[in-house]
Amino acid sequence: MKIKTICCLGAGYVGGPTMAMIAAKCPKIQVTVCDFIQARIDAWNSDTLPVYEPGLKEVVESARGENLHFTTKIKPAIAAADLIFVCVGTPTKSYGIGAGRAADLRYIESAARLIAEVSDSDKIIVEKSTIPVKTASAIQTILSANNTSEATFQVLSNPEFLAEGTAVSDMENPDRILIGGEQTPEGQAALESLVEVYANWVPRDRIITTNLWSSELSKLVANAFLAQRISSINSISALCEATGADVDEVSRAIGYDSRIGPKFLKASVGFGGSCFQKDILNLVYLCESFGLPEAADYWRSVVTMNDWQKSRFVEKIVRTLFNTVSGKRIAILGFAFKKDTNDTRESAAINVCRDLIAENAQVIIYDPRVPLETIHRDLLEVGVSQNAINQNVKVVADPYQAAAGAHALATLTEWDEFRELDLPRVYDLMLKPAFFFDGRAILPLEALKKQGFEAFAIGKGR
Ligand SMILES: NC(=O)c1ccc[n+]([C@@H]2O[C@H](COP(=O)([O-])OP(=O)(O)OC[C@H]3O[C@@H](n4cnc5c(N)ncnc54)[C@H](O)[C@@H]3O)[C@@H](O)[C@H]2O)c1
Ligand SMILES: O=c1ccn([C@@H]2O[C@H](COP(=O)(O)OP(=O)(O)O[C@H]3O[C@H](CO)[C@@H](O)[C@H](O)[C@H]3O)[C@@H](O)[C@H]2O)c(=O)[nH]1
Repeated sequence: MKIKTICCLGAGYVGGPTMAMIAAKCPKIQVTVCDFIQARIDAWNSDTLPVYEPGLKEVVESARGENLHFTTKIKPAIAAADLIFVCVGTPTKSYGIGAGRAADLRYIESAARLIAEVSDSDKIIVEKSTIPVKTASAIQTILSANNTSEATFQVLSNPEFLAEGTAVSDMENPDRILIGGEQTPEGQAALESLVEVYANWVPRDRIITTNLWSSELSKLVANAFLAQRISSINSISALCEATGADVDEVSRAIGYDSRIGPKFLKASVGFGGSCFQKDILNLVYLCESFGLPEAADYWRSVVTMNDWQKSRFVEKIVRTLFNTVSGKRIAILGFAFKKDTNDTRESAAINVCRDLIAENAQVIIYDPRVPLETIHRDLLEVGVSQNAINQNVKVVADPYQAAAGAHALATLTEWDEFRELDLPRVYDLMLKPAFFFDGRAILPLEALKKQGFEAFAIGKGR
């Protein structure tokens, strides 16, 4: 089937940017992105997009109103489409069987039911959401059981590998596009239709095709391997602090080994983001479900190490500040889970602030992209009371306001602007001794010390 009309269910961090890129690269295909959240759709249709990504606005504006549309009118968009991307959320289940580990597939299921209800022509359904292996079979069952027309459905798996903050360049020049399909003539024809869409801008040798289950599983495994590297280097950061080694030097030394490679070896206060923890826990649950407890334990330890990295950072602050931060002002630089995004989901900053507030510290937070409402919402969600937020949390408009009168300062996101801080000014603004905790190891430790700070950086021995 030659694809002429695409519909996408879900206008979030994945649906919006990926569909904008497809529309920009395939001017002959009409792309409609749907969501039932009116405010989100309105934002995609406005000058202030709901997702901040470098270069995204230009891509959206190049196609919006031509062959890229954002709407809450979901049913007509499904009915008109040849191919439907499912880009809905798949959060960790918070209730019932598998709570805290398994993926909550309710949005996937309701999307499948809606597609079956509305469709009266043949459709290719593409799982772009991250899902447990074998989900395609559940979608196929729901579609067949609820099909009231002669329409046929082919389900493909096409996981998304973009990273936030670099989404546009990742989509424009992907390491690979992965597409899994059924090993039948119809399945392979559907797969070829989607290959042709991507081939508009991605070289064919970077479009990998597999069976459905390999594609679904590969997404979870890719994230598990990436997160495992961070937990591995973070475990070594603790050893570096204890021994006098420097974790950046260790990363550089081991990264020169072509079998290890240099990427994803930056020690930090802990990985965040909506994907890593969720997807590893999903893998853990799959291992448990298939009777593989040793494999489950192995992958769970990646999350355990990450939790420890966050809590030992807070402990370091409290111990260094003479065992109490009660009533002390701690400047927090960065709240997003990484630089160049306004996303805070699972950000290490949330846990660090929660734990400091539990010690009765005053946290003065600055992030260039994260607004006050998001910070308050995130802290409420992890159990900080409204009363504590009113009394212990302040959100300010620049790093110097955060530093003014602070006992300590902690960098939690690696925003470029923090590398260019006016250190003498920061030092003058703070109470003395001025404690500096570099949770991202972004500033030269020696320069901080020379300036007069009592400085600590993740993974740097004294
Ligand atoms: N965020 C990332 O960087 C990233 C990268 C790769 C993969 N993923 C995966 O992609 C999926 C989506 O992630 P996200 O970050 O875009 O989530 P998100 O929460 O930002 O967006 C999901 C959207 O889907 C909408 N939705 C739910 N059911 C719908 C329906 N039936 N019809 C229309 N809209 C519906 C929701 O209202 C929401 O706006 C997840 O499975 C995630 O694991 C995310
Ligand atoms: O060396 C590193 C690299 C990353 N991080 C942290 O790890 C987290 C995740 O970073 P990153 O992977 O760059 O961003 P995500 O947007 O979460 O992207 C991951 O998760 C997506 C959702 O599944 C996948 O599509 C991407 O391929 C995968 O990189 C962030 O908190 C980073 O600060 C480190 O601490 N050290």
